[in-house]
Amino acid sequence: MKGVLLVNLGSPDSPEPKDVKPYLDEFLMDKYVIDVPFLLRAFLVRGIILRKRPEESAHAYKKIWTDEGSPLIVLSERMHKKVKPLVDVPVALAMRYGSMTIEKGLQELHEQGVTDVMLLPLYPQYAMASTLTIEVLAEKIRKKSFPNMKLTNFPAFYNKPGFIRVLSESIKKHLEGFNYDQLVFSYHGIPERHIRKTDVTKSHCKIDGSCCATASEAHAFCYRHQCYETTRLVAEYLQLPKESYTLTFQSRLAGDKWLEPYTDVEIDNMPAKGIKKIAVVTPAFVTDCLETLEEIAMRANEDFKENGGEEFLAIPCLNDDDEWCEVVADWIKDWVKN
Ligand SMILES: C=CC1=C(C)c2cc3[nH]c(cc4nc(cc5[nH]c(cc1n2)c(C)c5CCC(=O)O)C(CCC(=O)O)=C4C)c(C)c3C=C
Ligand SMILES: [Fe+2]
Ligand SMILES: [Fe+2]
Repeated sequence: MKGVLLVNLGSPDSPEPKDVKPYLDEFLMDKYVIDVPFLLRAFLVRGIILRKRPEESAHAYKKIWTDEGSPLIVLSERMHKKVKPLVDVPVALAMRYGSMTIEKGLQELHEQGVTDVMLLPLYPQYAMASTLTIEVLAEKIRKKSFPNMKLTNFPAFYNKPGFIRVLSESIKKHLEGFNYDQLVFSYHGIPERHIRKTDVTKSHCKIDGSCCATASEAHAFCYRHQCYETTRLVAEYLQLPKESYTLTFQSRLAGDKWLEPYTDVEIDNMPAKGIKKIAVVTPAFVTDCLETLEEIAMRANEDFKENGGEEFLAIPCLNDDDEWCEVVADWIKDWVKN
């Protein structure tokens, strides 16, 4: 029997440093996230980053935490609950990090008699630090605990018509009546190095992004190309004039050079250029989380206004939007038919 495992990133069990620290340790010790040899990774993560970060992140998580828990988990669960009755096969939900493990998700499907699983990472654009790490871990668990199970990876959906339509319609709805100067498409960043590592041709991807409009098989695994494509397709759908929107990358960690331009730098500089009213959409996330609710809707908003900005609109993620759930259900139905 066929079944589906939806996988999102995960959150700590609580917004307290005692829970944030082990969560960040699991996340940042992942070799697909901090992609350096083990000893150097352990030194960087445990010797440097985890000395102060758990306190800082816990403080940020406390600002967005709800009575039901972490927004990322609660909203993913709501979406899961809505998708389930729309399809005829079992659907489970898991997280790459934290206590809702992929192992538990596969076990749940196994107990329902599922032998053929489609893995659906809830990330529109492919990245080593998001999609690949889920695929690798799920395969490792399958081999060890469910050797007779078949696993199929659902490809990144950055350009799928259903995704572009519901994302565009959601942006349109939220922008109604808001006379903005600039619409910012802010994507989660990654270190530039990751772009080179996932280039299957080993020669296509250039560090300045000049490669991204030239067709290449590298683009099936190029995060930056896929971010550009999502933006281009949404802009086309909404018929946005070229000068009315911009693409940026957020959430960088100190140290490496990450994809540019940086969201915080761009937004802080906008008021001085006469851009006083902005809307920000975050299409690398389908679920609201720390990076959208705290970093964008709170921090970027405050910084923009401190720099002379007047109006700031943070557009929510698709979350458990009915039409989005129907799109996901349609993808599942198509896979079940084939
Ligand atoms: C959109 C997909 C994501 C990619 C690609 C990604 C890469 C990436 N992230 C970090 C470091 C951190 N990310 C953090 C939070 C976080 N990241 C994503 C998604 C992607 N990350 C989400 C959905 C979230 C929110 C989680 C939540 O509970 O709401 C954090 C933790 C919080 C913090 O301290 O800021 C870190 C750290 C790296 C290093 C990286 C690529 C190399
Ligand atoms: Fe992240
Ligand atoms: Fe490219």
